[in-house]
Amino acid sequence: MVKVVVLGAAGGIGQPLALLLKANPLVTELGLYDIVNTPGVAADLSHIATPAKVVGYLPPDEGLKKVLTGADVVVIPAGIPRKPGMTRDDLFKINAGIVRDLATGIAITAPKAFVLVISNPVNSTVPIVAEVFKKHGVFDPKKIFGVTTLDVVRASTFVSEILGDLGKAPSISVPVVGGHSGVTIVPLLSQSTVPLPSGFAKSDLEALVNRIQYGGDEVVKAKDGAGSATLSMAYAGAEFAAKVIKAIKGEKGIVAPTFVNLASDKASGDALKKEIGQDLEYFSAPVELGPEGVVFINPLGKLTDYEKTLVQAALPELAISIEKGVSFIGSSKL
Ligand SMILES: NC(=O)C1=CN([C@@H]2O[C@H](COP(=O)(O)OP(=O)(O)OC[C@H]3O[C@@H](n4cnc5c(N)ncnc54)[C@H](O)[C@@H]3O)[C@@H](O)[C@H]2O)C=CC1
Ligand SMILES: O=C([O-])CC(=O)C(=O)O
Repeated sequence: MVKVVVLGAAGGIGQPLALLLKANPLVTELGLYDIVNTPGVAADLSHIATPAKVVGYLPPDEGLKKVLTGADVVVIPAGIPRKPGMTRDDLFKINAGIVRDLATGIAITAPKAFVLVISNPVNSTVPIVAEVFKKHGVFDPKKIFGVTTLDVVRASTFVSEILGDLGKAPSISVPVVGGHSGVTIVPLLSQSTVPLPSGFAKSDLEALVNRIQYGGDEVVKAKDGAGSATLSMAYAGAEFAAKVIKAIKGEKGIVAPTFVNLASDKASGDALKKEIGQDLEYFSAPVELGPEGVVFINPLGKLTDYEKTLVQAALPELAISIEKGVSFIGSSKL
């Protein structure tokens, strides 16, 4: 039995994500919560002939408490998206409070659930969830995750485009490490499972890295004021959630990219801090998952000189964004 809850389930990401989770045969209950429209979304999805029982709640009558009761996995895509000209950090003002309040509900009602944070800015919202859990005395660093899967999905797609064969996209895997915003997104293309063409020019490599780092902006620009990536994010979020669910059910060898607290596995977290040369509290990397959460954080491994400069360039912004999330809760009355 696996109950998955989506907070922000009526939104641009929430609805297609809920659809993909309803289609996952391992999900036995799907709880939907938003400040609007969840009864309708739940009624619609509930007609699909898959195992998950679907329930939808709104804030009145303790909807958050009801939806979270018995949750194994909670996915959070609640919050506002970017418009052209905005950075993800510009969303902090509104989304930090939304994520804090939802995290408070999880800490009270489902403190042992795996929490998958999609709401931006991820580099700050993940520390916000962790700090709320600490204040409630229920913090387990192994179970709080920033969803960075979309960066990895984009890297696979863009590499396959360069190879002129989209059919290869599903088999291409590129580790993307660091965080989820601009320069903090660091693709390690030298470790792609399918290499780039031999003689790939440095300028082309830089353009590819830039496209992966700013893939979100590409969609924000194309949507022209109507929001940011929703469908590709739902796909990526469902892929990450599916791995988490398999790990919970005891499948071995599940590895997924995600932004985690480096105390979640002390030995591998400390080794990663050594590799990057900084005592950061959070970083994204491919992480091995088990029934209790993080088992092992993979090392960055062998990097090119260019990749080393990209990692170093990510660190200052990451440190600032993490601290911003931590101090927001430090100063919040919960
Ligand atoms: N991690 C990632 O890779 C990505 C993250 N995002 C982020 O995901 C978030 C959501 O994006 P969209 O779905 O496009 O936005 P949206 O505006 O379409 O949907 C957000 C939903 O959250 C709901 N909401 C607002 N406050 C709430 C609360 N207190 N409790 C429950 N629900 C609440 C809204 O009613 C709305 O239905 C944004 O912050 C966006 O930046 C978007 C794409 C990729
Ligand atoms: O760009 C945005 O604001 C949404 C996002 O995180 C992404 O698409 O990677």
